[in-house]
Amino acid sequence: MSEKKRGFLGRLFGGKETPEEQTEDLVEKTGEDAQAAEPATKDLPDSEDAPELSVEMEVRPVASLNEPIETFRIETGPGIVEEFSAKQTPIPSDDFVSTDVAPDLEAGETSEGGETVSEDIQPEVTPAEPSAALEEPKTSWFQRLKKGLARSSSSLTEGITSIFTKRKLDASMLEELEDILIQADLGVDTAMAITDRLSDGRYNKEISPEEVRAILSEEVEKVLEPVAHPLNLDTGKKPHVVLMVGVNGTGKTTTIGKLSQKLRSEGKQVMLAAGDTFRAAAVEQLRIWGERTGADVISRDTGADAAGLAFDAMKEAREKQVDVLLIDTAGRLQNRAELMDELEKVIRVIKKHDPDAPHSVILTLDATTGQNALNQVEIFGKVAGVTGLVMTKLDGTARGGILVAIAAKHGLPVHFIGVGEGVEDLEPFSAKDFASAIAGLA
Ligand SMILES: Nc1nc2c(ncn2[C@@H]2O[C@H](COP(=O)(O)OP(=O)(O)OP(=O)(O)O)[C@@H](O)[C@H]2O)c(=O)[nH]1
Repeated sequence: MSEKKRGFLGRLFGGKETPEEQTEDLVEKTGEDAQAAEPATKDLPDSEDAPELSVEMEVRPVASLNEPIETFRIETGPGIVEEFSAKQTPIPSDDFVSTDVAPDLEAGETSEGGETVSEDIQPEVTPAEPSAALEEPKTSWFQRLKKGLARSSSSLTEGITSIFTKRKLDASMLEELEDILIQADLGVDTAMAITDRLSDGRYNKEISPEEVRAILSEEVEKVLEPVAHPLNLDTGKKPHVVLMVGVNGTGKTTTIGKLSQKLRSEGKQVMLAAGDTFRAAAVEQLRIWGERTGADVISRDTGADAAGLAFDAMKEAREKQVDVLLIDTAGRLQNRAELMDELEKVIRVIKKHDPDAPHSVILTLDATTGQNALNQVEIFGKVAGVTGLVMTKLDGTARGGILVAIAAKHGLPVHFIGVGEGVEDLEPFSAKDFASAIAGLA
């Protein structure tokens, strides 16, 4: 066994060598770890492909008010950056606990003294006019996907090249490869399927890095193909209700904005419900996405009851016969029981209007959280009945392989993946494209 690359069993039983290796190991992070990993300041990527619409946020304490102001900047046009700010409601504990939770509502009731509180509801919507950049993307989706997955793919392909250059295949090489595949979060089963296939009839023969990458791509595609499902909207439902759930900062609001853009460009009437009533900036962020994409937005004051807002949004959307209602929710750690209870309540209240709703419950997963994403799928799946996944931030991590492990373990549909903050950086998920991109194939 080489000093640097030990096999999987070696890593399991041989202890940890470096702090870096410890974080890469197959140890589930706690929810708190996952939260800590989320930076307080969310900066724009330093990329030459600047997104058309980008949001930059920071939370600043204001000494005089002793109350944090959350500011965020949105690029509203070429070279035009506008700054918005919103006060945050003081937080009673270290986590969000709604203190203003209305009792479960009965059908026909409105949540706040019979009055529907909504903003920016337009009686009619006209199809959104996509910007020039949307009509003519600078690069194809596959090129953006490849660029986004570059970190994940280079950690794999560099490792493969270093093992398989001018050497005849032996057991130690397979062990080293298995190690690299597991470190890339592909999961033990997929790693073993790849090494098994490689070993088949090839011992003592030279095998090129290109051949290994082709096998990697084929095996990854096999795992992903069964989960690559588009988001099917039931056009018979007015509205088709999509509830967006997930851990803090995983990209729920941004994904709703990107989805709204897609649906509006198909001529659908869309309503957005700012159910993240905890974070003032999230409400403002959604309002801007609504304005930009030509979607109605229903919102409440910060700190209002999220279930009440969902109830009113359902009522409004049914009255207006909109095609799709996209409901945002506050980010919550999957191990916080009271927050998961609140999510259950939001769903119960939605069902008072339509027992089949929400018709889609989409969980956003931040690819950078690695193994913890597996746990998020499990818990949100149980509590909220997740029907599909969107994996975001595949551009910011070398751990994009986690999508393969999630597909192998949970088999939930993957509708979209996000490889950037721009509106054009979300596309329907294709198993073949993802597999080719992560294996570094052209
Ligand atoms: N690089 C990159 N950033 C993304 C992607 N999707 C979302 N983001 C960024 O991630 C940050 C958090 O996104 P939000 O949409 O606010 O996340 P959220 O889940 O609504 O957050 P909470 O309301 O706090 O739970 C923002 O800065 C987004 O621009 C992506 O695919 N790639």
